[in-house]
Amino acid sequence: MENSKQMRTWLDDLNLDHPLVIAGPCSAETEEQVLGIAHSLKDTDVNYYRAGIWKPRTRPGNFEGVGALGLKWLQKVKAETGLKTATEVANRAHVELALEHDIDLLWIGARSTVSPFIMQELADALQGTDKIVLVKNPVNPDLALWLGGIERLHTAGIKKLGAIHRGFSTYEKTKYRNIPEWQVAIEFQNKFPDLPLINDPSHITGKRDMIFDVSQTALDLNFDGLMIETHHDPDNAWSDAAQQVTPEKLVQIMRDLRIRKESDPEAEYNSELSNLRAQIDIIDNQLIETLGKRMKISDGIGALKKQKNVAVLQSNRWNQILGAMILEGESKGLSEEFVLRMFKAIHQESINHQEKIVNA
Ligand SMILES: O=C(O)C(=O)C[C@]1(C(=O)O)C=C[C@@H](O)C=C1
Repeated sequence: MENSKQMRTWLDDLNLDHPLVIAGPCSAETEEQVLGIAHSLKDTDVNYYRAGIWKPRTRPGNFEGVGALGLKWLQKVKAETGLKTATEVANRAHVELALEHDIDLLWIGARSTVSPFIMQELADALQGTDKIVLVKNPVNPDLALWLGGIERLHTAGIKKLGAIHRGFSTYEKTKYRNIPEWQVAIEFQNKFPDLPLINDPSHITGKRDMIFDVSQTALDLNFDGLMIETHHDPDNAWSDAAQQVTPEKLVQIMRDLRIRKESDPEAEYNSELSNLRAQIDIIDNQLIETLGKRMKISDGIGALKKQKNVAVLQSNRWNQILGAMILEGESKGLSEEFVLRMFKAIHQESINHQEKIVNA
């Protein structure tokens, strides 16, 4: 699969003057709930009305969705409000039912994207459809697996494709439900700049208070749209209560978000930007030079350790460096998270250098 300008035709054809917005409840619960929320979203920036019909839950015994009945409610939404509709599909039967009920946009969830078997089954079932199909990232930060899933759909002749970034699972507890690992989304855009990319701040944050900030970051990183779970009574939602916002809150989020352009033609801006970028180029070169020098010293330590038969990993020294650098970084406005990541990478490279020397 190669990037092509045609990949974004379906999005361009919508002629939006704002990012694409997909909103609606995590789960369809009752007909009244589905229609009520839809009517509140009717005259807003929302383009597609979402509702989960089949809900993949971590553990059995929780509410697993209303099933095909909910598709009829979505059809009513379209008839009554004119909103286009969207739901998640996870197997061939879901796809057939969703297409029968004329759902406009189908998305594939993170737990399906991890399995090439499921992705192939979905691609076969969707073959030739002119509906929009969006693929959420797999639960693990594996760009190749994500793109591989999209490629299966592309090969099946599906033209209106896109991706949803919903963050990645971690064992560690963080402030996010699924850590964004923005770098993966940036790499995605580098490889496929014309494949529409939507952000899902609801699943990244897991908390409604953080949705605005994550949405703003996504727009600052040139995402094409947002998928935000919206419910009349979020606290009493049957699934994902903590991360849903009310329709009023959604409208306010859309109003407050700043949409920035990718560039500006003004000469003064461009000259100042070139000047600052030249300074960054110099510093980046210095960083590489300094890191190269550090590795040469590490090689020296490796040679010394080889002579005396001493282990490469020296945890005490390593922890001492980390502690000192976190403090130093803080005084220069660098976050602890960044300093940790950077020094862990430097340490690993240093160990790789020494491993080569001691085992030569
Ligand atoms: O101080 C050492 O013994 C080193 O080998 C250097 C170094 C480092 O790169 O800073 C590398 C490996 C050790 O685990 C600790 C520190």
